[in-house]
Amino acid sequence: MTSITITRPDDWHLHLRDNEQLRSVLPHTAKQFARAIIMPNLRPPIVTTDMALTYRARIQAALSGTLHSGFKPLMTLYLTDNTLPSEIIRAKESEAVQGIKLYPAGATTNSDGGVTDITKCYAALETMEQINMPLLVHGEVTDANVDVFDKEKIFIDKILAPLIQRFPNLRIILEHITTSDAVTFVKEASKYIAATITAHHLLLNRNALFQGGIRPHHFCLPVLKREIHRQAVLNAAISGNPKFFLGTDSAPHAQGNKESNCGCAGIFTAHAAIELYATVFEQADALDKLEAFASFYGADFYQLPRNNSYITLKKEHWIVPEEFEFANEKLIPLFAGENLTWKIR
Ligand SMILES: NC(=O)N[C@@H](CC(=O)O)C(=O)O
Ligand SMILES: [Zn+2]
Ligand SMILES: [Zn+2]
Repeated sequence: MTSITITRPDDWHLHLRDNEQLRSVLPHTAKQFARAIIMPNLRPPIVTTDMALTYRARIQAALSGTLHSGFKPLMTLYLTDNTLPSEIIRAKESEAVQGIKLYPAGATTNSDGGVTDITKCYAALETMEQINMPLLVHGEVTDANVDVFDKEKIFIDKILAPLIQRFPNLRIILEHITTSDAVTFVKEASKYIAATITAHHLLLNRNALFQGGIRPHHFCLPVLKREIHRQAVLNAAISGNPKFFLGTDSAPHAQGNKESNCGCAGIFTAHAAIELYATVFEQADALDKLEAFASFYGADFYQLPRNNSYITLKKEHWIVPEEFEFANEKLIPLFAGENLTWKIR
C-alpha cells in the first residue's frame, strides 16, 4: 500500500498550552485533525465555563487567517474539590465544553489543583450523570508508596470501579491507557466506559526510557510500560472495538524543562500524530482499522457528528526535524532526527 485516504481524524486528548506556546504548537495539530479535546491543565487551570470560553477564543484567534481556520477546539473543565453542580450545568449549556477532566491532585503535570478526594466531587458527578456530561480521567493513584508502574491498575481497582458502581450512567473516558489491566477493564465495562490510546504507548515500551542512557523525551505519564502491556494496548487499538479511540496526549514542554534535574512528564507527538498511528497500524497489518479508530469511534462516543472531509497519507520517507520553535524556546519532538515512512498530503 502506498497511499491511504481516510475521513479526517479527531484528537480526543490534546495539550495546547497557551499564548505564545499555543501559537507554536497549534498548527501541527490543526493541519491533521478536524477537532481536538483541549486539556484544561493550564496555570491557572480552566475551572469555569467562562475561562473555557476565553481560552477557546485565544485558540480561535491563533487559527484565524491561517490555512487551518476550520479546526474546532472542543473544551474541557478541570474538576476540583469545589466544582459546583451549577458550573457543570453552565458548561453543558455553553455547548463549548464537551467534558470535565479529573486529575487526581499531584498525579501529573499541573495537577496540584486537582481532586484530593473523589467523594468531594459526588454532587458534581451526579449532575454530570444526570445531564450527560462525560468525565475524562487521568487514571493513576497518587499514593507515593504505590509503585509507579502499578498506579493505573490500582486506580482502576480502588477509584474507578467504585465510581462506576456509584454512577453507572456517567460516561467516562479513561485517558491514555497503558496496561492490559486497563484494556480488560474497559472491554468488560458497560457501554458508558471508553478509553483513549496515544501513539507513543503503541510504539514504545519502557525500555525506550533507558535506550543508551536516560531519555527524557520518552518520559510521560502514565509512564511507558512493559512490552506485554504495549501489546495489549495495541491489540485493543486494532481490534475494531469502538470503546478504544485516538487521543494523542501530545504534551509539549520546553527542551530545558525536559532535559533537567527534575524533568517534566509529556511527549510531543502533534508534529506527526496521524503518521505515527499509521506506522504502528501498518506494522500490525491493520491499516484497514485506522480510520474507525482515528475518525469514527471517538466522535460516536462523544455523540458528535463524524467528519465529512478526508486526508491522504502517502508512503514517503521523511526525517523528523531535530526541534521546533516553542515560544522563545525549543521543543524536541518524538523521534527527532529519525525516519518516518508515512506523510500526510
Ligand atoms: N501526559 C503527560 O505526561 N503530561 C501531560 C499531562 C497528562 O496528560 O497527564 C502534560 O500536560 O504535560
Ligand atoms: Zn494525563
Ligand atoms: Zn494529557
